[in-house]
Amino acid sequence: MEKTKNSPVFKPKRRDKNEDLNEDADSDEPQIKFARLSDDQCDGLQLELNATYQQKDIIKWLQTSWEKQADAAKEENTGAQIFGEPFQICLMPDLVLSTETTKALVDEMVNKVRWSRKQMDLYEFYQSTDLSNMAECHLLTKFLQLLRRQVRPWLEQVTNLKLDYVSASCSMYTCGDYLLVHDDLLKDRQVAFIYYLTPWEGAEEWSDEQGGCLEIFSSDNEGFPQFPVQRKIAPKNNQFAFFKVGSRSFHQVGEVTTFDYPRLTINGWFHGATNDAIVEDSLRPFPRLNYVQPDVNKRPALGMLLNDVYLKAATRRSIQKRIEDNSEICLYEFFKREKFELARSQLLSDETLVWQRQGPANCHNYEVLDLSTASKTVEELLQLFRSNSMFDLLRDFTDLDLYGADAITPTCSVELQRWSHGNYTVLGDGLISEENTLDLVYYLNAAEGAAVITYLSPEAEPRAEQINDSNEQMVGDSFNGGLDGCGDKNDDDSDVEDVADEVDGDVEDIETAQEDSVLLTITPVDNALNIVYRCEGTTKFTKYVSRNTPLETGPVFVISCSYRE
Ligand SMILES: O=C(O)CCC(=O)C(=O)O
Ligand SMILES: [Fe+2]
Repeated sequence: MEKTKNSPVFKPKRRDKNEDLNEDADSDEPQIKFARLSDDQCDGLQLELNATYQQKDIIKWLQTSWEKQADAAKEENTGAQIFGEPFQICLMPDLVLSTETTKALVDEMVNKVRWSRKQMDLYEFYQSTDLSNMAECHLLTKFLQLLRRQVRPWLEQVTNLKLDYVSASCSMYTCGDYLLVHDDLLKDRQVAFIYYLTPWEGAEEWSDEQGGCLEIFSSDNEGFPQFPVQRKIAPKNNQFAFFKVGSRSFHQVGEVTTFDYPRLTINGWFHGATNDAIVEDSLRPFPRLNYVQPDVNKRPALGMLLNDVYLKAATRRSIQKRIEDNSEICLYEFFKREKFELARSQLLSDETLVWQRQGPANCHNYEVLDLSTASKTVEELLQLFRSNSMFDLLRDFTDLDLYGADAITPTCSVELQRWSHGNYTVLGDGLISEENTLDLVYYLNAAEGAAVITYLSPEAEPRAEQINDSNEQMVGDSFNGGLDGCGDKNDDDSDVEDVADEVDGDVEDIETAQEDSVLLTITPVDNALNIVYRCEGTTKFTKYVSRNTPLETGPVFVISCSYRE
């Protein structure tokens, strides 16, 4: 991760226990100048809901506008805004009166909070444990009290919902971090909230270039979120946002694109009645791949396309052995070089090829070629993957009944994908195999870190449990033990001093449960054919392509095929 000169904070990293904390003092590396407040100073700070929000007429206005679900309404005294579409959202600027408090909260987050890296198909960011589990963070604990004692009853009045309790944690998104489309719908969550902390001079309200907006999606008739984003809410210091959780409350955190500041929030949910009924109702199966029979009319000559080595019987035997033992293989230089080069240059320059963005937004976001527009070498390669010749070759490679007398109903799906910044697939987007499947993945114009595919074992914890439930699960968890000894560093530190050039809060390892379930990661290599035999229940996703991934030679193309006996 690159750092820029002005970055006050950048990605926290593990610090070796013996590392000299002042090592970088003389370097030109960025320094964050947050006064470290003592516990006494924190104890003196008041954390009260801005009194204007407590005025009867303001509450009345908010109640009425919330209930009306009007398209957009603004309250002039406070600047509060309410949107009814695509679901009910309210923005409250200046939640607390003193901006000093927001600086002190950030100070505590930077210096005391122990961060855990959250990394999965749907997100990459840092998260703290639940605020109720952070006695050493006095101000954050006070913030939790504010949520419990003042905000919860106030929200009940405004929304007319019964809210029983609140769960909250801190989140930090550094450059390249994101949280993809989800609805927050889980168990008894009624209202989601986010409190934004960006108390940096000149960057109190973020612009589009800095990224990190809360992005709101509308949904189609079937209840799937659809592109483009309907509304963007930029991080703004001391602003509190809340929305009603429902089966269509689709939102995401856009990738943070600034190296200068982290995106810091306190966020969570107010809980009440259980959502069981709407959860049931909102279970829509993700779109599935379309399988077709082999094209018996075409029998392209493999000798014209493939690298000669893959036509030899001895090579085929060793490929079969390797797949039998390992369930996967990567065949480098699969096509003849000149075929590969022709296909790549056509993909990069042929304007007659028509690309279509594939949604829904909560499943995937990449472009696929409209196969009817394929021509020349691109068409030749695509035809090959659907042809009897390919089914025949794959039978030789794998001993699967894909061809010949024992093949009953062999089928395949073939897709040519185009991958650029911001593209992704998430788990469960119709890619959980219902039966054993042979996947082929072939890259053109490959770039490091773009269109990387991860396979996960059937035992992997369901994604929803990992993501949506993370805060609740972490309450009382022992994972907050911190890195040996490092966690005590700030506790007795009452001096006001400059903070070192990185976040001092501890960073936990990436949760190992996620890592353990990874079966295979496919690294993009030009003209390499990856073959993966996956069992029923195995699932996969193609990782979000962050804007930090260099795509200097243009987008990455992937021919992605699946075959079944
Ligand atoms: O930080 C935000 O703006 C939204 C966060 C969010 O959607 C979540 O944590 O579920
Ligand atoms: Fe959310």
